[in-house]
Amino acid sequence: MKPILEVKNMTMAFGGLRALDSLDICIHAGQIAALIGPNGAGKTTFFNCITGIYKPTKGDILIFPKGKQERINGLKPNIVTKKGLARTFQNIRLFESMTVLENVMIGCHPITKTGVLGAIFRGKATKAEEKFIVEKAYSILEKIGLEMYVNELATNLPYGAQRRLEIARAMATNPFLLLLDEPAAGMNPQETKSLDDLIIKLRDEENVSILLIEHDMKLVMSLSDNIHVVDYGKKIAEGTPEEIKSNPEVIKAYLGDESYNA
Ligand SMILES: Nc1ncnc2c1ncn2[C@@H]1O[C@H](COP(=O)(O)OP(=O)(O)OP(=O)(O)O)[C@@H](O)[C@H]1O
Repeated sequence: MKPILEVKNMTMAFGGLRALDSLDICIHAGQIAALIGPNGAGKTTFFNCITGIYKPTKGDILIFPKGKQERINGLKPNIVTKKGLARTFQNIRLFESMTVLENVMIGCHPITKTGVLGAIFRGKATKAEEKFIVEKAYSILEKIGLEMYVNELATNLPYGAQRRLEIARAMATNPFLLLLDEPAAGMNPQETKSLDDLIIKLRDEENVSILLIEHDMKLVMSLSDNIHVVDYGKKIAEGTPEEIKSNPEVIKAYLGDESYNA
């Protein structure tokens, strides 16, 4: 299996608190992987470090575009996105007063070429690019099953559809790795089931690998090829759902508490 993201020995300290402590995590091409652990274990901090929001105190973040290793520590979030890592957030962050289509078109921004002058003078190249972006955004909405909302304001969408729209916007950046921070949070069982189907479809049809942070253990166990478990910023286990479910240390630190609902 080929690695697409390799994080080595990563530490993130906030003053005296080590939110991440010498963490090693490797994601392989075509994998659906999960990062789980109790509240405050460091999961979102991990996403913030690899997407350039935080600069890790220590460690290496490596990606492998076209098989060649590249270190992405310290790059700005927009550059990390351009390099193929896209994410969604724990709390929905949509442009509420824009339409569904516009939200996805904005996601296309990192892959556009025409600049400010192009936008002012609206030459041939700009118009062609605009057409391309509208078509691309629409086709993503179709794949994600949101095309019926295309001209609706994002704020008017049902909750589950808003969460899917965030995924659509992330997909507009052509990622090789999609990072989903609690995508099922607040969803009803029907919305969670269709999220499960969507994640598998994206992996199988869109050539994207997935890393998700999630507290819904039923979803995690049914979706994941590989699970990484963190506690107090340290990795305490890694393995298949079956291995993780029966790991005594994981049961003690996390699965034993009431949030476990698999
Ligand atoms: N910017 C920050 N400054 C100081 N401390 C922070 C900062 N961001 C996170 N922390 C701390 O780092 C630790 C890890 O937080 P993080 O949000 O990464 O946990 P988490 O595993 O994502 O939790 P949850 O499951 O509740 O979302 C917590 O103790 C948190 O308070």
